[in-house]
Amino acid sequence: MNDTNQPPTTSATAVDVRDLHVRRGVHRALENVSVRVPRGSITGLLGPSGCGKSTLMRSIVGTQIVESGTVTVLGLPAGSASLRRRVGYVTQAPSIYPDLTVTDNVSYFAALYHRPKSAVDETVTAVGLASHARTPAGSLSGGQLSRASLACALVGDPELLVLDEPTVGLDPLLRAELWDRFRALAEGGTTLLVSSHVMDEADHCDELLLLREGSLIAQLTPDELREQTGEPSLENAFLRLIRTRTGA
Ligand SMILES: Nc1ncnc2c1ncn2[C@@H]1O[C@H](COP(=O)(O)OP(=O)(O)OP(=O)(O)O)[C@@H](O)[C@H]1O
Repeated sequence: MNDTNQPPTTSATAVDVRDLHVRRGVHRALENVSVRVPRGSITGLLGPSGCGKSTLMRSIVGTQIVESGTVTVLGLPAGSASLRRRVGYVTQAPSIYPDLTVTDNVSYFAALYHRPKSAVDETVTAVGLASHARTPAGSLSGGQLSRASLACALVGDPELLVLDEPTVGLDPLLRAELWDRFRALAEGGTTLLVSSHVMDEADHCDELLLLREGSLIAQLTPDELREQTGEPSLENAFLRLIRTRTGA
């Protein structure tokens, strides 16, 4: 054991966060958070709006100033230059070029990551945008835009994919297809960290990180959450867990 009373990081660990404190403005956004994300798995980051999900993701991809604690990603300090090509990050605000078509946006990222043209077409199809491949990104709907942004991250074939609410605004069929895609990626060895504030997505995940008001309430599997609370519905299980842990 080390001085944080946690086992050492192993190569099976993609992300190792220890004793993380983050302040944003006057808010304490994260308070003493320690989590371990296993490689080749889907980890869901769940909790109510404002609980700190995006802040934890930003800390992991290295864009957040942290007050104290350590964040290790694929064995390196978060934000290390050599992680840039190994980590994909999709924020809630799509960051793509509005004047370029979907294909040209994805091709740009494919070129950065030395990926073949076939990967571009395959990725555009995978996010359900084949029929909009030649549409300028500026003319897409909100849901299409976020899928185009997702394609830009997917095409690089990163080892770690950090996705901030990737299924918001998508219809049920497309959501199901995307979760199938995420599962296929995890089975191929990619690590996915996916945030959501809707608990019905939690069943797609191998493990859940439950956050509330900047604190980690629990790290467990969906079945463990049901067993610990006796609630078949994950939504109710989360509420019960919060009430038990906080005495609310
Ligand atoms: N730019 C900012 N400046 C100051 N405080 C911020 C800033 N961004 C977020 N916060 C605060 O930090 C806390 C955590 O915010 P964060 O965006 O991480 O939550 P979240 O769980 O991702 O929320 P949501 O589900 O609504 O996206 C909140 O109290 C929020 O008000």
